[in-house]
Amino acid sequence: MSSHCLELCEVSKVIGGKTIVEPLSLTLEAGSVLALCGGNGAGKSTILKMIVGIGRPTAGTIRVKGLDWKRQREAYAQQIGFMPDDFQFAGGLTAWDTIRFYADLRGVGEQRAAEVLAIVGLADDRHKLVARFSKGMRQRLLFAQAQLAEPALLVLDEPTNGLDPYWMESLVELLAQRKAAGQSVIFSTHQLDVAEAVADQVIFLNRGKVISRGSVRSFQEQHGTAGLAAAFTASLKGK
Ligand SMILES: Nc1ncnc2c1ncn2[C@@H]1O[C@H](COP(=O)(O)OP(=O)(O)OP(=O)(O)O)[C@@H](O)[C@H]1O
Repeated sequence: MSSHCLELCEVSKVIGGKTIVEPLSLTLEAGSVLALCGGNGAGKSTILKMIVGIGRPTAGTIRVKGLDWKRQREAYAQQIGFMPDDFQFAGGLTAWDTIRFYADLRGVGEQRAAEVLAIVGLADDRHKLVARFSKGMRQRLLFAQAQLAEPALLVLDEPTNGLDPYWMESLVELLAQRKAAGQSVIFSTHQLDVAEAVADQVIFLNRGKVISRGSVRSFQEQHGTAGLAAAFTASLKGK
């Protein structure tokens, strides 16, 4: 069995004759964090959806903890906590009913459900209808459900979208804790400061193609205090 938590080998996606993701290979070890960065339409969400099994690759293979989605679907899914972008919860449920629903799906008890709500600062809002939640509160609830079963791999699509500065900072801290606990994280973001604060490795994408990749440290060594923003701009200019 592979020692990698996540392994993509020459994974590509073509829709309607258009290449959305060019062949991409990557590995992610336990306790490491990878950020996918790039502009609108770069292919970040498409890659994350293929990893969680929502969209299938046109070619290539994906393994999570050595498991193959096609042959070991249930075991594969159990390894992953997913935070989709722009997800709509059922608005007629309270935060507590919502998190318990997801806890049941994951075979997790009420104690853990309460714990994850507290971690994302929603314990006092648990009896509020999710329909009355702000965008940032819904994001925090989404992050909470992704963590319920303490999966080996967290797949987060734009996790800081809509978060206020306090919760943005808190999410960075929470991700650092997850990493220290040995979970692996792959996330997409437009916010290069967040990627810089939390990721070990970064992949820059443009129109489905990797234009640059490397460790955050190596980008910082190359570009100094301008860090990832300078690296991204240089990559787009092909330098
Ligand atoms: N079902 C689909 N059918 C056709 N094209 C699609 C489909 N899903 C995505 N695309 C196209 O694939 C490309 C990549 O989209 P994707 O959502 O992966 O980008 P992204 O990097 O996540 O963008 P953003 O930062 O705006 O969220 C875009 O050009 C998009 O229009």
